[in-house]
Amino acid sequence: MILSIKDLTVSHGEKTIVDHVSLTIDKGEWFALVGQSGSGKTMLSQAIGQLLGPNLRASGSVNYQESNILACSKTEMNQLRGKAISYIFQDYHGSFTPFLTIQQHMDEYLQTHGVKEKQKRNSMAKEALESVGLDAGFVKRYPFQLSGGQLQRASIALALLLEPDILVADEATTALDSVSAHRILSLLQELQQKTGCAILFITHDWRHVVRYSDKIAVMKDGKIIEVGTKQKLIHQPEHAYTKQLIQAAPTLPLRVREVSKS
Ligand SMILES: Nc1ncnc2c1ncn2[C@@H]1O[C@H](COP(=O)(O)OP(=O)(O)OP(=O)(O)O)[C@@H](O)[C@H]1O
Repeated sequence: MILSIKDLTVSHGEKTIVDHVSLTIDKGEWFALVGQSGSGKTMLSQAIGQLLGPNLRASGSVNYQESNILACSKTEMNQLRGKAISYIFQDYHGSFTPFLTIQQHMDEYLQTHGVKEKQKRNSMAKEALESVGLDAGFVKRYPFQLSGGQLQRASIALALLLEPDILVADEATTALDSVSAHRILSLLQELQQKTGCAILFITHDWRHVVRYSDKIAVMKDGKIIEVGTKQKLIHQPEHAYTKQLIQAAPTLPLRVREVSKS
């Protein structure tokens, strides 16, 4: 097990957004989190890396290597981000500052994690770009000089630069066309197999859930209502809401949707 979440609750004033969630994610696992819009998936994933805004409060524990991430200081968090846990978002533009080159973005990350020699940082940045199928020369470019798909690849290179144990991909391909989305997810799968990282994968697209995930958790109104292996959850869902979600997924083959009716 790489991450153990216990009784995680996120609230906004009196409102409970994530409600006593407990989950475990295993090393190298592709863990899909599904549920309708507003059910709390993003808030749950952001609480894990202490990314919640100041108006939100998180309680419970998120255990990673014997320590509770929720109790970590800012300095400790800076050391964990990128190395223990990394994020890629639907809005990948947000991962970049417009006036910094790709190299400068990677430098900042590498320096925070103690890579002192400039030459080493340069070669790591180039390798990272090549690993996502981009030309190493792109390190000199500014974010606006890359296309949407190229920038999303660069954001993956940045997120995987330090080979994190957990990668959170929150609707990471929603903004891309279906061919580009498939390419990005196949790339993630390839990099996952190479680095052994676990992926917490948030999506509305059941095609991607079926194709890539090992385990699935279903979230509703801030609670996890069902967790299981892909096989179990898709072919023998127990909860009525899970069955509804599967039946309502137009991208799934009819035979899969039919099974969930029984
Ligand atoms: N910064 C915030 N402050 C207060 N409430 C918030 C904040 N961000 C989100 N919420 C609320 O928290 C609830 C859960 O939102 P969240 O973004 O986690 O849902 P989600 O399941 O990821 O939805 P989607 O699939 O549409 O991305 C929603 O009711 C939302 O309005």
